[in-house]
Amino acid sequence: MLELEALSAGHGDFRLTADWTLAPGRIAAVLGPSGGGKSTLLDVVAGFLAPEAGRVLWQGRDLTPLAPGARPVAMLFQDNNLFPHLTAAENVALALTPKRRLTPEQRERVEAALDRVGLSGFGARRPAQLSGGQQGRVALARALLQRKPLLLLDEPFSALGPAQRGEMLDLVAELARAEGATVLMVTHAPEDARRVADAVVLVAEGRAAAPAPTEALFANPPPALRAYLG
Ligand SMILES: Nc1ncnc2c1ncn2[C@@H]1O[C@H](COP(=O)(O)OP(=O)(O)OP(=O)(O)O)[C@@H](O)[C@H]1O
Repeated sequence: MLELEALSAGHGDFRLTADWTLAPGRIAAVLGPSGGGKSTLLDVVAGFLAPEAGRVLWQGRDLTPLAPGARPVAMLFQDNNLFPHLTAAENVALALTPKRRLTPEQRERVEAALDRVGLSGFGARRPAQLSGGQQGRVALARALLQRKPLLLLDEPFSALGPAQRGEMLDLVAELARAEGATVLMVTHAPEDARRVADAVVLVAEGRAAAPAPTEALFANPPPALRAYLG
């Protein structure tokens, strides 16, 4: 279970509070107006931003004092953060080791990860030789290979067209469910939430609301969601 306990964090005058839990294995979309604090929320869970008050816990363990790399968290950003001079396979392998030379077992795991995101045979290509969607798949393979129970996505597919984005979301949901990963996914698109998310965390007016079941929330949107949907 992910637990945000009386959390308060922010930048300058901006404050975001959160006080809720998310059950393991759930996929939650993080939705709300621009500047509302969605990235701030993810940054606190990932450990890039320290809260001023409160704690972040995973399965009862306090993550708050831990550096990002020591947390059970994998993250996927919009620009994918692929290294342009490395091949797809080498980019994925960074999840396992900083060394360029892999053991046969590591090479096998990289191949398997590329296979799972539909990129078998693409391992030798550099990012520039891949489409945007394929680059997203490489980044996803790398995130999955980290085998962290919490997966944070900050608008990772917003540069893709609607069909490709839908495909990537389905792939994330399928793989996350297969791994039992718990997902927090920032998106601007309500249809993304309805497509794959069990729950929605509405972030507005300085508050990240508790995850609410997706369909029930859209069937009867609270004022903050109604304002956001327009
Ligand atoms: N590094 C920073 N320094 C100062 N203020 C910041 C910083 N990062 C974010 N902010 C401010 O914090 C608030 C929340 O920003 P945040 O990026 O979390 O919002 P968001 O909901 O992710 O927005 P968007 O949908 O536009 O990406 C905004 O008012 C923003 O200007």
